[in-house]
Amino acid sequence: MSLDIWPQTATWHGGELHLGGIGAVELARVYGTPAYVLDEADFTARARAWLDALPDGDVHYGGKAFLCPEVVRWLDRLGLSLDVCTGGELAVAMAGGMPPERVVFHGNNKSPAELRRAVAWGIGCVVVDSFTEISRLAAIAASLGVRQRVMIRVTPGVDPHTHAFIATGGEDSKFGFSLSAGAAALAVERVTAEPSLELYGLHSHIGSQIFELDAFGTAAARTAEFAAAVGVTRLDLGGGLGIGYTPDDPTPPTPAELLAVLRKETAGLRLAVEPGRSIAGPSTVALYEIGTIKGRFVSVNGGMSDNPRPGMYGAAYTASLANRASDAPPSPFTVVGKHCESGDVLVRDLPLPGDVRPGDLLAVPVSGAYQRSMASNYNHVPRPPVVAVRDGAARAIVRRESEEDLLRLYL
Ligand SMILES: Cc1ncc(COP(=O)(O)O)c(C=O)c1O
Ligand SMILES: N[C@@H](CCCC[NH3+])C(=O)O
Repeated sequence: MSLDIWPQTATWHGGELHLGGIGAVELARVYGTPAYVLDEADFTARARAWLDALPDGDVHYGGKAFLCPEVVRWLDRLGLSLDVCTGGELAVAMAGGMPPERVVFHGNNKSPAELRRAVAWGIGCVVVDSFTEISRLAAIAASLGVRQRVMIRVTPGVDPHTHAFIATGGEDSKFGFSLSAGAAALAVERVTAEPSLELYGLHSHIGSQIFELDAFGTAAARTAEFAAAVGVTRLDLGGGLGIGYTPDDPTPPTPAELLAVLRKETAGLRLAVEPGRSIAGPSTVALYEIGTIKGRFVSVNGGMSDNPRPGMYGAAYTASLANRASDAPPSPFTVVGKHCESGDVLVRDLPLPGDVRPGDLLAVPVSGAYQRSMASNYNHVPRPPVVAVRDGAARAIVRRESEEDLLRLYL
């Protein structure tokens, strides 16, 4: 059976896609295209599935997947915590009113200014990632008269079989302290020697878009073994659960299935996890308008600036006509963007009705993670809005960028 990759509330009426009870034609008319349409019920259900899978632990949403103040408010209400990894993400957490004690700060090169802001705000935990950072953070916490909770990011030496660019748990990684080379043990010594730091737990994150539960299990077992050796009782085992992007992808494991594997290796320890993609990714559909058709090339009014993933990772997507039904026999098309690069391809070999024409709407599912958050202004293309839909109502939670927004930067 093929994988259902559309958000929970997606329905089709006479060939028109409806999300959250609103038709694609109406969404395009009101908000324009391209636009990311976020199914709030789908996002919320996926976040709840993680909370249900870990009732006695903490779920930190990985904000890098997609973050804005409204999403921060949803997370707060649902009872999730939040993982941020830059001063910018920290600023969004603050703007959304996240309680500071439920925010965890990651990153391999946090600046002194970022650390100071986080500690002064009362952030719950800083995940330290280098010896430089341990001393830097200790000095900052001491100067603010704070005893800062920290987790130590360890590198468990696991190959998660994902794209090399998004694997982080191997020995040759810029992230973390190696367990096998002894750096993690030294980091524990350094942290415990600092009176302004409290060793709160250990963190590991082996990468993203991972389907193999064994890789998560091995990383958890190695981290738990080290935790026992150094007397730590809390583990944050990161994010990384994979999702399907096309109907041909394998069915991903559920949060409950992943947690069963993690728990088996970590008896007696309090766990946290950091899902990003698996909550945000499937919740959102990118809506484009077709502008030109030339041979097999269907050009839409966005492209690599709103979805860099095909170009960066060779990611495969699918798309469907979203505004009408057609009986025309399908033929394979290549969906391309409007940017000045031949590599600006969104979907390859996509069967679309042979009568596809300019003005048609094209919907790309699974567009909620690492798309708006990695969108650029390449070719001075303003970034699309994010429109949340729920129970027949729609509202922009991120507005469309304008050319004035772009020009405002120039002196
Ligand atoms: C430390 C950390 N936590 C959580 C995540 C979220 O991962 P994902 O979106 O794959 O669930 C990432 C990104 O890979 C990460 O680097
Ligand atoms: N940007 C990557 C994921 C990065 C994970 C962040 N730690 C992707 O789109 O797949």
